[in-house]
Amino acid sequence: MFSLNRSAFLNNPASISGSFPDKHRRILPTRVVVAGSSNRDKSNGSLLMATDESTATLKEMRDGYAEVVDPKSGVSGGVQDVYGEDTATEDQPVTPWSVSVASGYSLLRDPHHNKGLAFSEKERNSHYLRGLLPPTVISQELQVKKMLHNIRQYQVPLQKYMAMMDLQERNQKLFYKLLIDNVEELLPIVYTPTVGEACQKYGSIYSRPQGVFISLKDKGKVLEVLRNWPEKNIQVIVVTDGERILGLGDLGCHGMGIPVGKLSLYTALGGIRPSACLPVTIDVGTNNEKLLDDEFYIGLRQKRAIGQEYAELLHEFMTAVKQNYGERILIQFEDFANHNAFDLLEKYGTTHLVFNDDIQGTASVVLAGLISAMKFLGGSLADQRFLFLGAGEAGTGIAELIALEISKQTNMPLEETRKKIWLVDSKGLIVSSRLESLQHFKKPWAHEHEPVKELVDAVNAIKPTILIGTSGQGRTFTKEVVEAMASLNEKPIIFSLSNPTSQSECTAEEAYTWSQGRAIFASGSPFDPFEYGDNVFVPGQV
Ligand SMILES: O=C([O-])CC(=O)C(=O)O
Ligand SMILES: [Mg+2]
Repeated sequence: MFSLNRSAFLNNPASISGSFPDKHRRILPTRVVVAGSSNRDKSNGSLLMATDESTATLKEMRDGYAEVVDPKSGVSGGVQDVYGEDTATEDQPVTPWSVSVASGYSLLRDPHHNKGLAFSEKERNSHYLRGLLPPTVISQELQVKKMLHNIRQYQVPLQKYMAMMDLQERNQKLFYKLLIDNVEELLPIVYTPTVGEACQKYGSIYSRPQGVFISLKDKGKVLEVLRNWPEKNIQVIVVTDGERILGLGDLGCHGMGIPVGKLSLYTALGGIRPSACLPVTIDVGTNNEKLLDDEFYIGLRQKRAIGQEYAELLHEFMTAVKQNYGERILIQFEDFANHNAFDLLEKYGTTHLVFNDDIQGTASVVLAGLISAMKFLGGSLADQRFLFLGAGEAGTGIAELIALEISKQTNMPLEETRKKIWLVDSKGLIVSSRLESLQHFKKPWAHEHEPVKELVDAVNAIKPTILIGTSGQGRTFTKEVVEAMASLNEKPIIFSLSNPTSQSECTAEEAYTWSQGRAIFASGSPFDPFEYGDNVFVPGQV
């Protein structure tokens, strides 16, 4: 089974751990055992296995990373694909090359390798599973059908969410197969809107850690904390401090649902291995009184640290991440409040591979949506007038990307293209007379105009062709506002981007009804298709 230098591993198992590039990595009491041979030793439950039926050969052991190639199919998981995740959705034998994978009972409890009833007869023999499973062997296809059937029985979305999380903890291959095959149905469960409710109730539904929690208590020890996470070859981190979870505000440590959900999308939609993804929540306290009084709250019970104390913990984290995972680690900032989001992006933008999803990720998707909408509208972005409700991360991030794109398309200077874009915040239209008191990220949008307080008045004054909601405030695109857009435009473009559904500026139904079916509508959280007159409108999710 081992084709390469097997005796070296067998004789000196510690060398496997010791050869990892990270010198500080703990030497686990790992033993190299060929499952199925008399050599088997269950004493520490931590085995490197090759199976009797495994046709894999260990082609390379470089820097401690194994590349597994199946000589029959030629399928390679590639360097570091220790769990065979690159072929996770294919029905193929388990080949658990790993530094610390157990067989038998422990294998059934390892979500990376567990296949449940889909373990074949041969696998049941070679992995010591006989008797631990009922006799029937079913296909992964049937498992998917069964899970989907079960999930559809639940009426309450949060129950569906919990069933999905439970599956992720139990059988990761099946979780991703189910999600990938049923994206439209299950994305609203593992991500917005249901993930919002999950975060609100995270303390009650919490069962097992799905990522790393770093709190003020860990100051000075962040590197050690990161090293407690079992995966070493992390490529992408999604990190939040929980202060602005979707449009729901400060959910403190309960924000963990967001990095977990976002990283499920990295795998299901982006093809990144689950083991290369690390969800992180940084807990510096919360200003949410309800949570501080909630007996089931899982975070620090204190007000949020700010200023130097906050900056120091974040800096220690950013430094430790590079130390532990190298220069090329991608860090996605997610759902930080405005005041930290812009500063962190600026501070670490040149030293780390970072982006802020709410400023930059959202902007790129919305720009794509607008470019698509131009096909219905005719003309180009430069012909449009834009009005935003909400001048935070998403609003100013999208506005800036639109201005850049128009500048690129027309060769007009950025200062000029910005003038096509107007933003309304909680105090009304952003205009030059407010310049002094504006936060720095709003200043580029303070154009010459008399003050306007209400959104509907701003619509009538600016006469936008495109209205974009990034306010985090539900039902703010009122009938009056949508009707004003519809009276100004043959095809008003209306994007209600705030999440979850409860915070959406208007519903799809409202946008279509109040514009007599003329609106080009898209939203941040999904809406069902809506029948109006003879047409069925299918709203896009941006
Ligand atoms: O990307 C998304 O789903 C939107 C998002 O980050 C948010 O609402 O905070
Ligand atoms: Mg976000």
